[in-house]
Amino acid sequence: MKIFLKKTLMAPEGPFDLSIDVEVRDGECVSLFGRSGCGKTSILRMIAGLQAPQEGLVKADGEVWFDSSAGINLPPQKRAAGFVFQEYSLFPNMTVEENLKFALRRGEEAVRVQEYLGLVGLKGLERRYPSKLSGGQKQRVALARALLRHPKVLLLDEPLSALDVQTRWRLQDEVLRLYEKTGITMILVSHDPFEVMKLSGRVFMLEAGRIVKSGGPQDVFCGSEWEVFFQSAKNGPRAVRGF
Ligand SMILES: Nc1ncnc2c1ncn2[C@@H]1O[C@H](COP(=O)(O)OP(=O)(O)OP(=O)(O)O)[C@@H](O)[C@H]1O
Repeated sequence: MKIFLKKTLMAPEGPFDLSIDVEVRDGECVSLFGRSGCGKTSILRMIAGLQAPQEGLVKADGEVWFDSSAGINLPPQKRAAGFVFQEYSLFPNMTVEENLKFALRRGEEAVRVQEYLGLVGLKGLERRYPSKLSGGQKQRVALARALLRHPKVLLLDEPLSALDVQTRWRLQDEVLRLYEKTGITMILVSHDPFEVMKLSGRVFMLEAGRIVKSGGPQDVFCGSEWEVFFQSAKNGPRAVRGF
């Protein structure tokens, strides 16, 4: 996947120029990591087509989603991207099953809903409304819904950050399992260095819209202000709790 984006972002302290140019390999999980306001969510939104860059090229599996030089800008529904946000974006007036069916394309079989419910461990909850689900269960539904559309890329924007630590750790394992099972390309935005280390093969560290460091988690975090977290994580969760 090719991602080249340029856009001036309007931060409260003044505008800054986001400019990134990266290649993400098929089946790779990469993370965007950086302080609040550095442009991580904007990047995901531009990939998904929810926001347009001033200049850029977004290409997935040979398909051009955005190309400023050729005047191409596919709408979000034409881009094979699955999106899971921090806040639960389920329809509150629909059951779990209805929320998933809504994601199916016309003519697709409802049986796939059961398959995906099984994939995220939610069988038996299909008739529940979102208000009767825990935060972790809601995010499982959101993940299933995103995967149902056969995305070429799964965009995860702080998907687990509203969850308690234990649920979060469990769901990180689930995401890892889904990732291994589906072989999908993932781009994760997370503030949590542990999550980044656990889930991603490559990290892009951002500052004010620019990639200042990239590589494996060890290369990126060692020697940075995040090294202490990296070392703690290597020592296991108990060491982390005591930190
Ligand atoms: N459409 C837009 N046009 C211009 N600037 C924008 C637009 N959308 C967001 N911004 C600004 O861009 C900056 C970066 O926002 P963004 O949400 O991408 O950062 P982030 O790194 O994801 O932050 P956080 O970690 O807090 O979610 C913010 O100052 C925001 O106000």
